[in-house]
Amino acid sequence: METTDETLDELGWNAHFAAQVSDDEADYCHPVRVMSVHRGKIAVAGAGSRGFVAPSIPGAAPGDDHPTVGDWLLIDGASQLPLRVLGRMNLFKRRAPGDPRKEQMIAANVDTVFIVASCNQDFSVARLERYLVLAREVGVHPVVVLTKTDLTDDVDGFVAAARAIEPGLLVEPVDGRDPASVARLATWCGPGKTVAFLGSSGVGKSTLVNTLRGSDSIATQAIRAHDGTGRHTTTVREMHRLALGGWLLDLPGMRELQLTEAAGGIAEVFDDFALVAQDCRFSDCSHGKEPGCAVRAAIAEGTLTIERFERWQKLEAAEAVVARPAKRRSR
Ligand SMILES: Nc1nc2c(ncn2[C@@H]2O[C@H](COP(=O)(O)OP(=O)(O)OP(=O)(O)O)[C@@H](O)[C@H]2O)c(=O)[nH]1
Ligand SMILES: [Zn+2]
Repeated sequence: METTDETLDELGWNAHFAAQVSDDEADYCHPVRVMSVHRGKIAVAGAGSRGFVAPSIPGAAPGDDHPTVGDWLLIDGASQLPLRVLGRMNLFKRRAPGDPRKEQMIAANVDTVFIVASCNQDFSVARLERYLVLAREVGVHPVVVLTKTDLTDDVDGFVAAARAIEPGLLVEPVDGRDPASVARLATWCGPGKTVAFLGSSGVGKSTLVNTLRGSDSIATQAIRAHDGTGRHTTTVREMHRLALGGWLLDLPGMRELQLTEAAGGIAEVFDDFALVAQDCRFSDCSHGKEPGCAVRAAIAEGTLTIERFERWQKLEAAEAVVARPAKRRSR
């Protein structure tokens, strides 16, 4: 173990995790956060020290939680072995490429997910909604970041379109290349805060990340890692330090609808529809031609829009397809 001057708070420790450690355990264990996962070992950081521990929990049954990046582990002070993974605030996972029945853990314990879209022809409310459904399903706080504000005369129009998706949704317009502009995101990137980015290719995620990391860009870091060890270690995923003191977790391969089950997320993002649908005469109303359909009535009255209705129906239909095999398996 190498000594550091890091505190648990700076690493993201909070009441959610503290509540899971008994006084007795606190006597012989200490918590560490998983900074990266390598082949055969995991890098961890705790109060005042960093080092490596074994990648598996002794005695864990197959199917038990194994640690992923961002996790908090309890380490036995005497043996230095991990005892258990502390209950997570949230977990990003996806279907394994090549085997849709398997799930892969991507990252745990993210405080804020920045959903990135650009202020140009690529902007799509439907796509933002799908990322929001994912964020709600995972249970992580979303902030929509609209990049490339320098390329439009109508930033307010883009902001208004995004805000209209959900009451109270936070939307921050930025020029991702300009540190003064990206400073709008500072609140979520300070000491102890963990963030992640979602968004389609080319919207400016890497640009934002490099601005938030300051001089310590991911490209620079890759070069340094190479120099330091003389060879590349195979890192699966890691936590990157932000200039303001927070942490960035990569979400490789997370797509809009990489959902295992999204019903809860859809119901949250489309809660206006879910609420009105409770007044449909039939509980299994498809909101098509049935008599007494409250949703069609609300659309006719103009309280709900047909465009949003169609996007909702599309997501519900996609979710039904994804969720069906999973439900059959669990029987
Ligand atoms: N004008 C302008 N260009 C930007 C801004 N943000 C990013 N770009 C440019 O947009 C292009 C794509 O940006 P990236 O940061 O690579 O996008 P990304 O989301 O990381 O894309 P992937 O790596 O494919 O997922 C680059 O040419 C950036 O220089 C911005 O705020 N304003
Ligand atoms: Zn109906």
